[in-house]
Amino acid sequence: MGENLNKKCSVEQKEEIGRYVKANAKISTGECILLEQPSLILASDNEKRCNNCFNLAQSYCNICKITNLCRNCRSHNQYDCEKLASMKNLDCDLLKKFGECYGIVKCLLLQENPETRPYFERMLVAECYLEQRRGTDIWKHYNANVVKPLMKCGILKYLSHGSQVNEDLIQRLCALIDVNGFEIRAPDGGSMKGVYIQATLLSHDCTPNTEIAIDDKYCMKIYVNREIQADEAVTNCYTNVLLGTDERRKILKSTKYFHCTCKRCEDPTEFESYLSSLLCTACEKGTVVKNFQENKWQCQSCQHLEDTQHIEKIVGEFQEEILQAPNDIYQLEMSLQKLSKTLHPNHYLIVDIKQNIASILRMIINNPSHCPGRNVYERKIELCEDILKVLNLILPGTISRMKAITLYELVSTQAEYHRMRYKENELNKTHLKQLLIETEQMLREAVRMLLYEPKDTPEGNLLQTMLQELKYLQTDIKMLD
Ligand SMILES: C[S@@+](CC[C@H](N)C(=O)[O-])C[C@H]1O[C@@H](n2cnc3c(N)ncnc32)[C@H](O)[C@@H]1O
Repeated sequence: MGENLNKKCSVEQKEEIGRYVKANAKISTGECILLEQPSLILASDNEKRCNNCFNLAQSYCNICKITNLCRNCRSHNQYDCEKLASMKNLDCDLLKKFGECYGIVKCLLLQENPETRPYFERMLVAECYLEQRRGTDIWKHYNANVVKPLMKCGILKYLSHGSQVNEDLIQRLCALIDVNGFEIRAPDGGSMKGVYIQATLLSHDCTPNTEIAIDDKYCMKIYVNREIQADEAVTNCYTNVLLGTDERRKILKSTKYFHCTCKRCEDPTEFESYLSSLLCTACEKGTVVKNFQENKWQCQSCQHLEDTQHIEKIVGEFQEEILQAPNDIYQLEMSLQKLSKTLHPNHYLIVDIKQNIASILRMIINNPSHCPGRNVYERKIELCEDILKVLNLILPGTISRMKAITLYELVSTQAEYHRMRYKENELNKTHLKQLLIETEQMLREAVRMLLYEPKDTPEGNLLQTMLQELKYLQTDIKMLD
């Protein structure tokens, strides 16, 4: 097993967080921390995916009869296939009926195969909160859908460690995958789970100091998004950075079993982004932020206290409204207007709607048959600027994929918009040149933030597009001399 963690890092242990990765020397922006292939790739719950190409597949391997394999693929992992095919009295129908079992079968085969056993053993020592899960709904779910069918299907008698496989071990494996699995992109854009035994050691921070990229062969690259000092923890964000504190904490508690106390979570203003804040109903000027220690929502300006339950209720209702909202620009603009009467302009639900509108506007702009008017460009520029402002506040001083993509969306729209205004004689040559030079500088910044992405990823491809656009822009600017 290749130890490919950057030599400037080591794995340490702390009472509060368990094992984590620490920097032992200064690490520069862009430096790679880890390149790792997954030990396991699993379909997400209730999905069946080909075990070779990972596209959705209902058909099975002709040899072992229980592994999903699409009609275009001929084989999957040779060891797994031969071992499963040798199990003559296996109740394949039961295993097929309870599709979630297959992930655990793969884990057990990882243990069975002498070549991969060390991966299994390392996976087994990861944190998984078995005792907290015992007797809970998730425990009952796995008991019915994984433990019972696995014990009954007859697989255990064919495994050299089969006599040690019991309810606790199977529940442990399910929990290990839940707590330590990474969400990875399937070829069709859907999601799957990947187990990366070294990458999982990074502790969480809501303002992480690394970016994670996964290429089309599922190789994970973790690189540093700002300079890290010696003795700092090397961190990853286990949840969506664009959620508010309560939502991030809720997700971390329910999926990873800890209460996050990072700097961002402890700051009621979330680094002055006000990502979870509301407008004050009393003075109508101030911003209502949550005091997390006292679990109170209070206006920073007039000190008015808002009812916590009421706030949770309206935010919940807005959340539901967004989930149900059709992907229609008119409806989304209406929801935005409605939410803006109650929520801070940077509230994460507002940012979410703005992202949805911006992506519809992108499709309109990119489709020449739509002949978008200037107002479409102006609205998209405005939205991208708003989203970027929030990203810059919550991820200060870092190179970030999200920032790069938003900046690129902004500059590509701006460049078109300036050209349009020039054609309509609203700008003269000198003015257009000046604006394109500013756009070029912003595009360079977006390029700088994507430089460390591996080639075979959507972002790596986007970098190539951006470099092309940079060339066009530079040619345009020269022609304006
Ligand atoms: C993916 S694992 C990380 C490796 C783990 N520490 C271990 O020893 O196996 C996630 C678990 O690490 C701990 N952890 C990670 N980041 C943390 C943080 N910021 N605060 C508290 N616990 C954290 C939690 O127990 C969490 O469930």
